[in-house]
Amino acid sequence: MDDNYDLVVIGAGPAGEVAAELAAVFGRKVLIVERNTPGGVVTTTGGAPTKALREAALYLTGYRQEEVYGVRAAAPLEAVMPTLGARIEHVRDVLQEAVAHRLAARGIAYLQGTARLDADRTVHITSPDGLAREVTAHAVLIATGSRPMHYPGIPFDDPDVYDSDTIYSLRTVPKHIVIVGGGPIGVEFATVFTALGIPATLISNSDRLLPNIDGELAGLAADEFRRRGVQLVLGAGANKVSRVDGRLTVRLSTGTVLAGDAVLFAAGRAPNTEGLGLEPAGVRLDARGRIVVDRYYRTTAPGIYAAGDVVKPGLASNAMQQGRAAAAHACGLVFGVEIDQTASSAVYGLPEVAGVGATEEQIQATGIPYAVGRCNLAVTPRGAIAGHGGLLKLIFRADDRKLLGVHCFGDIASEVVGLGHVVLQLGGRVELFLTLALNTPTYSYAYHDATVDGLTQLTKLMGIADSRGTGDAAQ
Ligand SMILES: Cc1cc2nc3c(=O)[nH]c(=O)nc-3n(C[C@H](O)[C@H](O)[C@H](O)COP(=O)(O)OP(=O)(O)OC[C@H]3O[C@@H](n4cnc5c(N)ncnc54)[C@H](O)[C@@H]3O)c2cc1C
Ligand SMILES: NC(=O)c1ccc[n+]([C@@H]2O[C@H](COP(=O)([O-])OP(=O)(O)OC[C@H]3O[C@@H](n4cnc5c(N)ncnc54)[C@H](O)[C@@H]3O)[C@@H](O)[C@H]2O)c1
Repeated sequence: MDDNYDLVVIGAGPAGEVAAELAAVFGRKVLIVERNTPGGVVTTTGGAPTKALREAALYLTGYRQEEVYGVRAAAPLEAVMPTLGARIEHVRDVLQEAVAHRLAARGIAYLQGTARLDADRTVHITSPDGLAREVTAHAVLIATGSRPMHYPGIPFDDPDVYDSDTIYSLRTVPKHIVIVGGGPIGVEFATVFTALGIPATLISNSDRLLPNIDGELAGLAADEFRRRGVQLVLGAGANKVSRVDGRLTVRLSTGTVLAGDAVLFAAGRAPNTEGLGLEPAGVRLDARGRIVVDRYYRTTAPGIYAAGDVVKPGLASNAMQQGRAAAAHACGLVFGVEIDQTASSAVYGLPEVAGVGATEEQIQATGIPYAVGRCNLAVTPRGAIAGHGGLLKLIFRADDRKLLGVHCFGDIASEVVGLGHVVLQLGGRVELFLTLALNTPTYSYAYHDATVDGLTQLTKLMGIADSRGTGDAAQ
């Protein structure tokens, strides 16, 4: 292997993989260094294993079948657990092999090892067997991701205190699990444990679940999770976890003490910057320990870029956009620098909550006149067939009906918002949905009904009483 590259990428997660791919597609000589397995957190402990667990739990326990069909074909939990584990392993293997295959197919050199920077963009790599080597590069991308945040007072060395990395090694089926953190990780695990029949208490120091999601949907989600058996404790921080008489206790800021057999701490993530030699290399961190970058994902050191969770822990989708933008700039490509600025996210609770664009609270804060169209998914043909409800909410500007935000709560909300995402990106108006002959029965058909409702709300907002425009204000 020649030791000089156009681009050396540290970390083969979503940000690193797509950056390497883009550079290779444009003929650049690329090396990717990964200390663990190709695919990053998405394949090890993140999106894919959590959603594989969720999918398998739904299938094997027949969760929510009873309310629709009156029967629930469920296997006992002890029998289900090994199958869940095997399924997660299988999904991991498939995805890690797929990433390794894509990298190899594009001619990207791959080295397993831990990388560290030196001055003049030299990268030191220590392989698992202790061998060291050095490579140089025209540009280096740091895409080392993040890890669960650990706090003082939380004994992560206790075998029954878990974070989102270690939860897969759960020793026994707990009689009751306490989950700290009302963000996506806490919500996803709390609803999956509940589906598995394991009582779960979810604690958040915020007054609402999922602070980044539209407030109306977050409220609906909280109500639904409670109805399905998740114990929610909001507005209370977990300060201390201890073992008392063999059981774990969680002390809350309100003074309440909760007991459980297992605790999952899911209260944010910290960027992986340690041991990278960032300071001597001239790469500056902010007060929260995240790498400082400009709009091209350049760090403060010439020729060194950073992208993904190491810049700000977030979503795989955003990490990939940033990785591409960084690689495009590093390779001198004039396109591809622009990244999707439309905030989009999905939380795979049971059911899912997803949104793209502005939330209603964000729009209210701007003072822009707006209208909202809603559709109850339960009365759409697809919802009636499934026996499941939910909400599609379209928010648009009153003056020109330009779409501002799309939010959904329901079975496949993460997929449903995709259509709205495209219209938002194109700057479309809400009535565009009426021009589409959307398939039915689909949940997406709800865009029609939500649009009609939204236009009806708009006429009320404008004081137009009926279709002839003879509203009170006009008289
Ligand atoms: C439980 C959970 C569920 C999630 N679910 C979703 C979801 O449903 N949808 C979504 O969009 N996002 C989800 N995320 C977030 C998503 O996983 C991250 O945003 C994404 O993985 C970030 O990608 P990345 O490439 O920046 O970093 P990572 O995926 O963390 O990859 C970084 C890689 O760098 C390697 N590395 C670190 N240091 C070094 C070093 N010194 N030398 C060599 N290699 C190194 C690591 O081993 C790792 O493989 C979830 C996260 C978690 C924890
Ligand atoms: N479906 C998805 O896209 C998905 C799924 C899982 C994780 N992720 C990503 O992974 C990252 C980490 O997720 P997360 O849920 O751990 O973090 P988060 O920062 O999104 O949420 C953590 C929550 O925990 C609360 N909290 C913090 N400390 C607490 C304490 N001591 N007691 C009680 N509550 C406390 C916070 O108020 C916050 O609401 C995020 O960037 C997230 O976007 C995404």
